[in-house]
Amino acid sequence: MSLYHETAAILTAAGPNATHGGSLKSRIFKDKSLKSPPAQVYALALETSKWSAILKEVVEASDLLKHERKLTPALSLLLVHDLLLSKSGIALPATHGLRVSIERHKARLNSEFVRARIRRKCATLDALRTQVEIGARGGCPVHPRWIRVNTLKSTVEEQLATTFKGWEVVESVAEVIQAADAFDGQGKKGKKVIHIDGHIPNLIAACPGVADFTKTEAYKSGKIILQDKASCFPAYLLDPRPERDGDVMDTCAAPGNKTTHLAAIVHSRVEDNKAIVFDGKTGKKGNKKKRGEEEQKGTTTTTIFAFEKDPHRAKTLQKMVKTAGSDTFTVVNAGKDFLKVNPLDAKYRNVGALLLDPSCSGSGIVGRDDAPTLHLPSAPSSSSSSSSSSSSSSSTNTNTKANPKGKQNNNKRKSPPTTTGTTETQEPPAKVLIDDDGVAIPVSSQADLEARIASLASFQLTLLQHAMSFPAARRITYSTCSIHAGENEHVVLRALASDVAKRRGWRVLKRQEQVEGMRRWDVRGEAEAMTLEEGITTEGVMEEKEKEKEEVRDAVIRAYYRDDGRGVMGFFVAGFVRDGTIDDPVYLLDGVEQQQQQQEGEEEEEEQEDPEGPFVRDEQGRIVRDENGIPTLKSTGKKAVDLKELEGDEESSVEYRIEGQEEEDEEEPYQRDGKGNLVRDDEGLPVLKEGRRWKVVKGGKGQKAEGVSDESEEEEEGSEDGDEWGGFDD
Ligand SMILES: C[S@@+](CC[C@H](N)C(=O)[O-])C[C@H]1O[C@@H](n2cnc3c(N)ncnc32)[C@H](O)[C@@H]1O
Repeated sequence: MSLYHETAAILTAAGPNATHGGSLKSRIFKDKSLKSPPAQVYALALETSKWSAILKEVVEASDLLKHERKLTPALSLLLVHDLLLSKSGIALPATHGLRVSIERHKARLNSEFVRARIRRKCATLDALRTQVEIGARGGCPVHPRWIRVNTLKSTVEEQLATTFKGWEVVESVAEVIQAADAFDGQGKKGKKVIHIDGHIPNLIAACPGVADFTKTEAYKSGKIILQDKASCFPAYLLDPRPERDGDVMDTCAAPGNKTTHLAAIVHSRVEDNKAIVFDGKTGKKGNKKKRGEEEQKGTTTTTIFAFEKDPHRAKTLQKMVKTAGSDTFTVVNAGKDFLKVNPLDAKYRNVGALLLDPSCSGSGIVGRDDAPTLHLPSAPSSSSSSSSSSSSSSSTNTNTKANPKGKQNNNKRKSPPTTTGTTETQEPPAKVLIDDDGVAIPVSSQADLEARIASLASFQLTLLQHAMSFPAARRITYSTCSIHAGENEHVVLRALASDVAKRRGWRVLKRQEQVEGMRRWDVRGEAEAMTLEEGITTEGVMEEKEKEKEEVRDAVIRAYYRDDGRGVMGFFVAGFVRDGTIDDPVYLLDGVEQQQQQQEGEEEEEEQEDPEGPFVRDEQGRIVRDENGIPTLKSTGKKAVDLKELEGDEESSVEYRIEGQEEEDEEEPYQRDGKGNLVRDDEGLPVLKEGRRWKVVKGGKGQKAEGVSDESEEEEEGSEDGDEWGGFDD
């Protein structure tokens, strides 16, 4: 099959992947049955779709399909496109039947094309090209190609002298955007212009479509990273500083844009004259060295812990971290669920800053729907000789998504209707919601969409609260590439109202406390999104507190995919801080110590992930206890508490008292042998003098066989079948 037949099949969804849906690009690149190079098929399909409204007029006015009965409408568009607009013409041998069938109408097709241009009031072909480009986007803005210079490996100066050699540096992003629609007189689109961003350090906006940066040496070696400006907000806002924040955690990290950004920022903050060598393999921090002595890149006092639940995506993360040169101080936890990370694990006791960028609806992402609507010429019916009426024409949207307004373009991701508090477009729901992990979720109604957002929001809030529970944490950023208030402002409000936030003193990072570039970014939270739905209590955090409400609104940062000259994707980020005086010193840090001891020689992961708890159970699921009520640990096969050690174990939460014994009693209650040693029973418990009995006053459900009464048995009865054993702290 020729390039033209294969492309026609894709465009009219008749190809082998017709039922797979997805964007034009993914349909083409995933179609393993294609014989032609996918890039060529994609370019032809995309360009023809852009021009299809004009080409349809040309084909219909020239009666091409009437004269060439073997041509289908889609084939005619593709061939006429290449005849009129491709520099090298139709990519078939001169004698090929398809080519001949078009070229014999060349003069007529050319003159109809000129007429179509004039009808559009375009003096030149370049003017028409510009109009087509703008029209193909349906008025949606051009998105610059954002490039972050990875300061672990390069500098802006070096990149200006190499990757961007010969490029003109302009004053604003708006100029970069304008340049995108300019043609050079030879059909070449765009101009070599860049702008150095004024908000995010080391970020460059380049005119899109002029160069393929993925082919450059700088990209391949990790000196530059293609990352939208808005996606740079979280790491920059978190502003991790080794001396203040210690270790850093990226909780949902793949593919690693923000992890590597964090690494670059951390590295740039390392004190000038000294650093601690970090061994990425062992996780150990070694000797302090003078910075001048240490040539190794990535030498820093800080460890970045990156978690990624999806093992496949984690591979991309690992690769990116390595290419970016941050693997020497980044520990990638591949396939690890952040929710299962124990905040009290000693490894994380120095984690002071966490970046949380969880999965979201992805409704702010630009360029997912990359195919403009295809306008097909009408096929001549057997009874009619001409079909030039545009009303009889058909138009095929190559997307799987709805295009209710019949816009010529679909280049922008369709914004699904917003939930409460958003101000984006109020279009009917898209048929498919592609989240930021690339997962397509069918959304057939407003209710479907709201349910999806609610479920995402609940997962996002759980993650955020988990991040808030890390003992040493003082700073968190929470971000999404969603435009929905339900995933953004509402999650922030709920998090602030949560127990963990209140208990630990978390609050928003106020605008005036933010890093300079974020302070100046003037797109902030949505006022109408600052109230939660009825029935959700904020426990006084927001209600009646207009000033606080405004402070939170002004603290959170938004970005929109709009024609406003900013050239960014839809995004949201909020920072949280706490001063650290509340709650952690005793309760949490003690917990860290306990955890540390308990972990010695144990398979920590197994224990954490066992939903049945740490103790051996019988077939009915009941915890198996010995005659003293003491369960056996699965991990060691030993008793959870050794009674023999109880006497000297002041830390035990089980307290035994001697009935009738007052604290001020001076008389020794235990029996001693002739040498003055305590007399013990078979289980090692001291034997009491006659008339004395043991009793359990706190914890434990143990019944000492002899001499120990168990007054607490009745009240603890219910714990027998519970997940938690009520006896000792575990
Ligand atoms: C929005 S993407 C992160 C993008 C990334 N921060 C970046 O800038 O390159 C969300 C990622 O979180 C991962 N994820 C979702 N839930 C997770 C969890 N509970 N623990 C760890 N990773 C999770 C997803 O697999 C996905 O790769």
